[in-house]
Amino acid sequence: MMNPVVVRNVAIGEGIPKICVPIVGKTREEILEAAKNILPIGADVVEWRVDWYEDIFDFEKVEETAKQLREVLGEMPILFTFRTSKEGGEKAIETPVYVELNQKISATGYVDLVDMEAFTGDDAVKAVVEEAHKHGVKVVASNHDFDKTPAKSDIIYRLRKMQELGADIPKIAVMPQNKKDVLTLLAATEEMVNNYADRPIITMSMAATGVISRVCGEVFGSALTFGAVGKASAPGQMGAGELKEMLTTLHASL
Ligand SMILES: O=C1C[C@@](O)(C(=O)O)C[C@@H](O)[C@@H]1O
Repeated sequence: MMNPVVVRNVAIGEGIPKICVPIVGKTREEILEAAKNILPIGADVVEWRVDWYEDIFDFEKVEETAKQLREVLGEMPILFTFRTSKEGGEKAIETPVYVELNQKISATGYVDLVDMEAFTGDDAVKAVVEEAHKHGVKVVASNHDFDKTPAKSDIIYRLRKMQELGADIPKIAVMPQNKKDVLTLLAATEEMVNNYADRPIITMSMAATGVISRVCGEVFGSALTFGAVGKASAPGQMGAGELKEMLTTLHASL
């Protein structure tokens, strides 16, 4: 039974997949400007990719930027993501600093979800989940393979592990080397949702070969999809406006 995750009136895991637009600005000005450009698109969630932010290691500045971002975005849910260089992000970070960052931002009340890389270490993930939940913040556990697509059983194992660690939304992004790899990701998604998941999951196959996986979530079981406004944060993201049209068209035929 799939229980949706509700953040500020957005039910992730129910109906049409939700659209999340990443912000990859380096300065506070760029970040706030990007947020203003996202507003008219009708996206559901904004992801602040803080690994791009020049002041990410100065928490006072992070908190102030988060506050201003909240002011610009109003009721739009914010996902706070530090994507580490190990998983395709812009910067490296020590695990204790990474844990503390996610815990501290959860306590501010400015963000609704935090992304925690699932293979940081079980204790680290559990510590972030515990603190986030204390403040009503949801945790997206994530894993990225920018080189290849693991076997279906391995993808399912990773998603189940995230669920066991207490994440609210397990997420995996993998790179296809051919079209069969895209089918593997979709088959893993379908099997996870049908047999194991009791909460929404997010999956995608990256780059042009995988782009179909970003539009068919409602069919195979991925609850949210990333679309760009301006600069994309990963290969294969299409424009959020086009994505919305495609999801709406598909939804109407289902
Ligand atoms: O985990 C993800 C998914 C993603 O990598 C994608 O492929 O759309 C984009 C990232 O910004 C996000 O944190």
